[in-house]
Amino acid sequence: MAFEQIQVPKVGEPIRVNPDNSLVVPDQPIIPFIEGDGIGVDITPVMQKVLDAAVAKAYDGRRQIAWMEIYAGEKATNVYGADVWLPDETLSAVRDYLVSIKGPLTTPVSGGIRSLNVALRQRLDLYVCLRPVRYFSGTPSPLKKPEDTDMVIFRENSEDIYAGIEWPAGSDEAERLVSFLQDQLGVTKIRFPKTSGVGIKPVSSEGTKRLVRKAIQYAIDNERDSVTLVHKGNIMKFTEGAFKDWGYELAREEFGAEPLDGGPWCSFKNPKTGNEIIVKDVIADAFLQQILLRPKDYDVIATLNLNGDYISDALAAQVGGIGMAPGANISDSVAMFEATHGTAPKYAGKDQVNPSSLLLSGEMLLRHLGWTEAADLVIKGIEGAIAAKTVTYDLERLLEGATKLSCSAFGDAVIGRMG
Ligand SMILES: NC(=O)C1=CN([C@@H]2O[C@H](COP(=O)(O)OP(=O)(O)OC[C@H]3O[C@@H](n4cnc5c(N)ncnc54)[C@H](OP(=O)(O)O)[C@@H]3O)[C@@H](O)[C@H]2O)C=CC1
Ligand SMILES: O=C(O)CCC(=O)C(=O)O
Ligand SMILES: [Mg+2]
Repeated sequence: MAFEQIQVPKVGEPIRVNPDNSLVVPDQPIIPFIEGDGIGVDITPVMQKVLDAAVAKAYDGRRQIAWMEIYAGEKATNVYGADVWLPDETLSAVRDYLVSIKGPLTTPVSGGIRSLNVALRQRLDLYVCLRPVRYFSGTPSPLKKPEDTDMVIFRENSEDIYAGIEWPAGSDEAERLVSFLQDQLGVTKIRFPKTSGVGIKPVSSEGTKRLVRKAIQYAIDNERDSVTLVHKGNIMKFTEGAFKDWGYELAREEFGAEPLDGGPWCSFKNPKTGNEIIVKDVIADAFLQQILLRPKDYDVIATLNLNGDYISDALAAQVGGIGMAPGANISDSVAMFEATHGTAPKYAGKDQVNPSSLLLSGEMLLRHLGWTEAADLVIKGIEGAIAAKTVTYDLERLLEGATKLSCSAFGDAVIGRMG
């Protein structure tokens, strides 16, 4: 593969994919990475160092990641020229090398460029945003029993109001759309038609079903008890309500789920274990209070794009904050791992923030490669560093008797605790 700016490592081979989407992982896989804006410069090198140490230790040097830097965000404008925020060859590299990891990318509020994070997900059709939320013993939390929060969020990643189909108030497009809605569709409910910005919320049966299918399959493969469809379908009936209906339909038609007490909740037996898996739904606002009061009621979560964004940060707060929240954007064959948090600009370049979100995203990457021994070492290292109360500022400020470490020193502490 010939690139303009991307340097392909001399050692290392691309990962390949079989027709059934399983991966063929060489001992030195080439893994593209985007450093990221803001705190990307702090957390990305720490993530690489920790993953390299885990892999070296787990496999006695027989395996090694061949890192390949690719560019997006501000760094891309330095490398490729002004206004090149997301080069085509970055998209090609993420697609062709199959497994990658990225730091956060800045999106200005109101005007300016649209989200590069969303663009990456949309252009590569990475339709699942997978965000596991689990508690590490000793992490400070506002909950009395934070260990009860153990959920895996499947957030639809390609549709919804989050797709960014919208026009500003006063624009020709907004005026034409409002006129069309009023004149052709008889809409009378736009309260201030002349001064409204307008956005569109597409939610499809295909988009919903492919997401819910992945969530249910995950519950089967990982022996989880339930899948909950989180929606605001009482108000947005044909988008969020349809998400719920299509989710149940899929559970019945593809997994043989049968109604419980007349429905709509339903259940089926896990074909691998024979245990029951319940498919249920809850309205989003009620869900947000119940995750604080009764987190044990929830396990795998399937939800729409915007709900999933809010729910991710809310659940992260229950187990220590977004410094501890990993994630991945996944299609059937491509996986791009990234932290749940953003660029935290006030900390950029200060070597202060918690790298755990990206470390745990890296841990997910290793597991995705089938390198479970190395992934386990990352977990062991993080558990050990937190248990020793050697943590970054975000945890230290809430943890009595803790020692505050810099971002890079925390990375070293994690490596030191791998055993
Ligand atoms: N996927 C992505 O790339 C994402 C990008 N973004 C973008 O990031 C930019 C900034 O967004 P913003 O709303 O400030 O949200 P951020 O997630 O960047 O930061 C909000 C706050 O969360 C805490 N925080 C974030 N990361 C860490 C960390 N690693 N360790 C410890 N604490 C952390 C900090 O809290 P405190 O101040 O209390 O210490 C920080 O001020 C925006 O442009 C946004 O669009 C946002 C989310 C995801
Ligand atoms: O793209 C962005 O700037 C924000 C994205 C975000 O908050 C998320 O995906 O969780
Ligand atoms: Mg978010």
